[in-house]
Amino acid sequence: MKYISTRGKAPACNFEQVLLTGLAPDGGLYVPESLPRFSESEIASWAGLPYDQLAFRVIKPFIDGEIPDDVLQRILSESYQTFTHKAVAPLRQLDANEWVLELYCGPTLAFKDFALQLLGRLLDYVLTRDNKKVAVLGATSGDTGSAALEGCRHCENIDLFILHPYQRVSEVQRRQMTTIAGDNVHNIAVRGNFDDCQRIVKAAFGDQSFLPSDRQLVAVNSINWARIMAQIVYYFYASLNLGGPLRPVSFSVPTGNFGDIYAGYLARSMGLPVNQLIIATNRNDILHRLISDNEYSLGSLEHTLSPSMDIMVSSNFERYLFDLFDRDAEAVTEFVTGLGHTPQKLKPDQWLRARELFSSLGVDDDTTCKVIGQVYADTEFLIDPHTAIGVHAARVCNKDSSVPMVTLATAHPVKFADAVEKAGLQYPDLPEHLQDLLERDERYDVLDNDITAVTDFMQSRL
Ligand SMILES: Cc1ncc(COP(=O)(O)O)c(C=O)c1O
Ligand SMILES: N[C@@H](CCOP(=O)(O)O)C(=O)O
Repeated sequence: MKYISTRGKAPACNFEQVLLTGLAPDGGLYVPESLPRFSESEIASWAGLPYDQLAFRVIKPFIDGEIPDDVLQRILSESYQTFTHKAVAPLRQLDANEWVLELYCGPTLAFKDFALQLLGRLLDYVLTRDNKKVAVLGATSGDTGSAALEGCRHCENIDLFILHPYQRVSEVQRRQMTTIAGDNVHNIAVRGNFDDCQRIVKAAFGDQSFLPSDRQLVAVNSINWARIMAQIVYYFYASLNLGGPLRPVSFSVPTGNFGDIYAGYLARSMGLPVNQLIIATNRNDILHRLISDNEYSLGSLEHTLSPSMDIMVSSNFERYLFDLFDRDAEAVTEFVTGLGHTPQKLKPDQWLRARELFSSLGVDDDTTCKVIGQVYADTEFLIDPHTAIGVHAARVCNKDSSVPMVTLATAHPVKFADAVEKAGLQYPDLPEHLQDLLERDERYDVLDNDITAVTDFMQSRL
């Protein structure tokens, strides 16, 4: 399997090369040159498989023999053993044909654990085998950071640098990162927002001259292909548990960096019958504005009750545009780089194709809290604000109530006290392994919103 850049000016890579990087050298994102496709009968034969074994079948073609099958199987089994629910990704029914897929049973209580438990182990395997050291650099709006630290911190060959926007993540999210001990763990609060953190990360990938000569940067954000690859699996899992592939399923996906819904788009492209894919955003609704009005323009990034989705520049949208523009890398580059200066528009046929595939909705904080309250009143099930946005969008955008509608429940409500309390509900207890989280010592540095401040800091710690 070869991976190529969406900007068309970087050499093609194999799996291990994309695993050990982030952005391509031309600033683009890596995508498979061609996608594996599974037949209906092959997908049907996977019904009833445990999560890790299903993951093996979905992921194997992307790794293409570069990691021996028995090693991959062991790594997958260990990755999903860390989850507290035996089903790994249990489905919960909200109404007649309405479901949520609980993706927060991993160690850090958000869907990021699905990919980062795996990514950490894959990196550990490759780096130990090759006796190589790397610096992991990631930006987080709250959840990727702790999942990356939890997934990678045991690897002696990795130094971890995680940027979060200062005072813009919830207290539980911040403490999940800043209370992790270890000389290889470096938390940086940037005086800016998530887009600033992500911009700094991308700039650092573009010029790695600040690193010691024996080091390279590796991404833990969804710009790293391995993140997306792991997230494809739970679309197959949900579908197989709801009668797929013999009947289609629809998904509503709380969306920020467009990684999760892009994984759903790929599952569909690989042969999974998916009816609707709904982009559910908060007030930072650039993607909703594009789908509904063909207006792709930056606004000011707002702080909302769903802070993990306070994102304006959605990295992975570029991967989808690459397909939408029939893999015309120049057109992608022009569209994506143009966004910084002027609003962009899709051509009418492109916009139509995007709207045929995606529905969308932007949801404000008041509605988010109302939905948390409503779902709790109807089912005694407490959902987090990101999931609430997904549930609301699922209800508003559903085009066919005979098709099962699954909202991805992307995080545990215990991470978001503000939203739970504003919804008028009792804040749940922290799970056992985080019981003393609020008493643990924190360790982080606050830096200016400036690339050099961050790269100088990294240089001083490596
Ligand atoms: C809880 C939660 N929900 C939804 C999202 C959005 O996912 P994506 O960035 O893949 O669109 C995020 C952040 O990525 C998140 O942390
Ligand atoms: N919501 C994320 C933001 C980063 O997204 P990623 O999927 O690209 O890592 C977070 O919580 O950190």
